[in-house]
Amino acid sequence: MQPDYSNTTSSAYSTEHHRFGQPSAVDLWEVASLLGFPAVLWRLPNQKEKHLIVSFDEILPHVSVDLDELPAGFIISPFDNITDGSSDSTEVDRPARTLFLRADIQAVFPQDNQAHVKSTSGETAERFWSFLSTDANNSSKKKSTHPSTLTALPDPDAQSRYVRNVAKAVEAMQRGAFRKVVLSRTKRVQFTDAPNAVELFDKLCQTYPTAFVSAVSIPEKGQIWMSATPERLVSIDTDGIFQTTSLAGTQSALNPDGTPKRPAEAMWSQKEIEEQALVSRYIIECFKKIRLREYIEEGPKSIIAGNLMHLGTSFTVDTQAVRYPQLGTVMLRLLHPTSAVCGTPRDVAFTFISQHETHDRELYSGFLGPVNMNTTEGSATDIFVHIRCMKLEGKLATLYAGAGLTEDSVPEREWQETEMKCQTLLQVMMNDE
Ligand SMILES: C=C(O[C@H]1C=CC=C(C(=O)O)[C@@H]1O)C(=O)O
Repeated sequence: MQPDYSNTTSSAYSTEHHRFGQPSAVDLWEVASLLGFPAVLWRLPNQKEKHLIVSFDEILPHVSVDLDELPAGFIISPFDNITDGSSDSTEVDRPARTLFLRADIQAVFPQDNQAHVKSTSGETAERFWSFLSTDANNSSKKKSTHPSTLTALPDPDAQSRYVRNVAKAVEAMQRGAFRKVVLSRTKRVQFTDAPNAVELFDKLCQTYPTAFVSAVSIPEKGQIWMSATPERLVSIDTDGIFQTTSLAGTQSALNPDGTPKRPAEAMWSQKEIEEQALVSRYIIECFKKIRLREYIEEGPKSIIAGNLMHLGTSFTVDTQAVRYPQLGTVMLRLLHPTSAVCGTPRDVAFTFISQHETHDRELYSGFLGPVNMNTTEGSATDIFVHIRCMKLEGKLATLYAGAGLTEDSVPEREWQETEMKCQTLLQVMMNDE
């Protein structure tokens, strides 16, 4: 059952907070965290505007993703959230696992203009805004006074464990058990002081202008998840244009001499071409399941993702032209987890991952993004695959990275690939020191 959001219509918003002036993202984030409210900051690819939501649900509701039902907010789902895509399965078969941050406070920060802030009214909102008025003077000046240093926590067996698992996967694929699997690993680093999530978020936005950058604070778990992901899972724009992408195959975006590679000249091996084609094939199979043929496929082409380059294909559908308004919800349920984070066939790869990875992926390789956000042109949804991410728990950061394996994988090279993927966030955190 979906939680009741009847109190969250836009008419419930008040402008009362204007009494307290223009709050900054830092003010709103800090007050949310002091009061134990979940909050999220995000910036869409190739955009300047930053967005923030504070939810007054101290314990976040679990929802089954129905984009037609959910009010404006932000969803974040764990990897382990497989549905069969059919609408007749019950919640007992398919417990809702996606966390929903309702937009009780919603702020947009255009680059050079004043912030636009909306808030629901009521007792909790009143408490939030009065707290902000007393705390704002302090919190906005709360800047880290001395740089925090970063130390990698030793895990001497990590590489051999990973390489052994890759070798097992390759052996299973060579005897035909499955065609592709994505095996992941973690890397833990410790800060001397808990890092400032808003400062880190801003740095990620600057460093990765084409990524979807986010910071999600979940106080009930004591976690902040941060990411700069290049992979769009499902988006529906204000004109009803649906988009998804298949991303796979990885190489450094730099030449050995440190100069940037030209995407059009990047060379890809047969293994990488096949690895990415399997993701595209998976998406096309999802379209086939719903008998949808009217999609536009563009690619594959080389795509820069920060320090890395991938092969990417985009798929676009005009949901109005095909009269399929629920396409976003249907495809999201069918697509997750794609072959970019799980494998082919999906269920066999999922079982292999469950049996061989020794860490819980939690929210890594799930999906996240704003849903039904009202803009001047209409409502839009932008959901991304949660990769190039880390979990912050106070001073401890756990980075997650995976590599797509086929029967042609070389275990040591796959380890190196996960190291490069960890660098996406590490590089930015190290510059912070
Ligand atoms: C699973 C991850 O990346 C996926 C997306 C692009 C390229 C990938 C690869 O080359 O293996 C992965 O499929 C990750 O970054 O943890």
